[in-house]
Amino acid sequence: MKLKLAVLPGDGIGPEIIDQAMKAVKAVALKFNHELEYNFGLTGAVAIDKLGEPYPEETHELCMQADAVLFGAIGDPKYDNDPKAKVRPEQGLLLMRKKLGLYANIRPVETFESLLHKSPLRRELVEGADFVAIRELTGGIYFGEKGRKDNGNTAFDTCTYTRDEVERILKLGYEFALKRNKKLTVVDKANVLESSRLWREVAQEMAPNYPDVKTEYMFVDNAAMQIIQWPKNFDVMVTENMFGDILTDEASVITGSLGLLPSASIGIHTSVFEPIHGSYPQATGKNIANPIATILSAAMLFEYAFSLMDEGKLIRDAVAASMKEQVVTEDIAEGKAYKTSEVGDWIADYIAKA
Ligand SMILES: NC(=O)c1ccc[n+]([C@@H]2O[C@H](COP(=O)([O-])OP(=O)(O)OC[C@H]3O[C@@H](n4cnc5c(N)ncnc54)[C@H](O)[C@@H]3O)[C@@H](O)[C@H]2O)c1
Ligand SMILES: CC(C)[C@H](C(=O)O)[C@@H](O)C(=O)O
Ligand SMILES: [Mg+2]
Repeated sequence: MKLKLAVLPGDGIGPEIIDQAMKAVKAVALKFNHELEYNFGLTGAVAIDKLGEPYPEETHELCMQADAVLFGAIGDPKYDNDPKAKVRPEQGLLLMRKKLGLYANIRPVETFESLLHKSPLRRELVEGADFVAIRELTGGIYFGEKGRKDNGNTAFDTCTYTRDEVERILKLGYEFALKRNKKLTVVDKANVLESSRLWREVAQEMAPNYPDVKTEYMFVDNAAMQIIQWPKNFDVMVTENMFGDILTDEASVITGSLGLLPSASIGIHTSVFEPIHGSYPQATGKNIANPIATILSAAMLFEYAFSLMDEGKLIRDAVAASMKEQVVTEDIAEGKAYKTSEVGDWIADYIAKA
């Protein structure tokens, strides 16, 4: 099969982790006789430096022409610490999401048997925890009207959702729940927010159409607590943009490291596969960042973009084996910590020899 990818490494550790994911992608493509074509594009702070904007038109064209996009991370402290900067790397990510129509961000939260002891939560709480958070990605407060008034002394961001946006993401949530353990938890703040009340209203209308799925409603503050207290309560969680952003970073703690959680951003024009973490600037160039979130994002790319399940599984097997053999980076190492590139080489080698 011909696989045409756009690869956007981005900033900070982005290029290092993308290198490792591409080693796995190439090894799998070779093993299964796929014809792989990939082109690199600029995004984030590097794109601002070179082209003056964080998601240049040529990068967008590259994504539009690709079957799938592999994305590293964007962000740079020089912008994080300058609230007055007009052009920011994050705008590139948001523009990409909007222009590619990436309305659903699928964030699976799975534990690894060999890493259970790395979770700050007790073993009996995390063992077997396995849920999928579905984050709405092109609406809500991220994209609502925002601005300043009163000579800049008052600022506002507006959370807006349309019925269509809510229906679209809930439908996806139900489809996931039907394929899994048939439980959908709709997370909102309907006791306070009008936008959340629309979410709950739409969910209540849709629920009878899915009689095999148990629909549960949970306020986001309670959900933040329950994710940590009893993660096994969740099967599929669906929520709006910002709640999903926050809850999934929190959920990564269950697994032992933020460097382990992959994601698929499902789009209208194409889909993007990306770790949930950021550019981890403190680790840039040190070859210490965990590449697993990005390598697992590559597994999701094979599965979601091409329905190549065996290819995805081989990557997952290689990742599980690296953990079992303790070939892991410092964030999850017990004894010896391996470098980012060593983990990537080990996983690619495992795939080649499988
Ligand atoms: N999708 C994205 O591109 C994305 C996501 C989140 C943050 N950001 C950007 O990244 C920059 C840094 O943000 P931040 O520090 O809040 O979040 P971050 O996710 O980059 O890092 C937070 C912490 O998580 C851990 N971590 C993250 N990735 C890791 C990895 N691969 N291996 C091991 N540990 C890892 C580290 O302890 C790190 O200090 C900011 O500019 C932010 O806007 C980008
Ligand atoms: C960098 C930022 C815009 C982004 C978000 O908030 O969506 C990030 O945190 C993520 O989770 O991909
Ligand atoms: Mg985030």
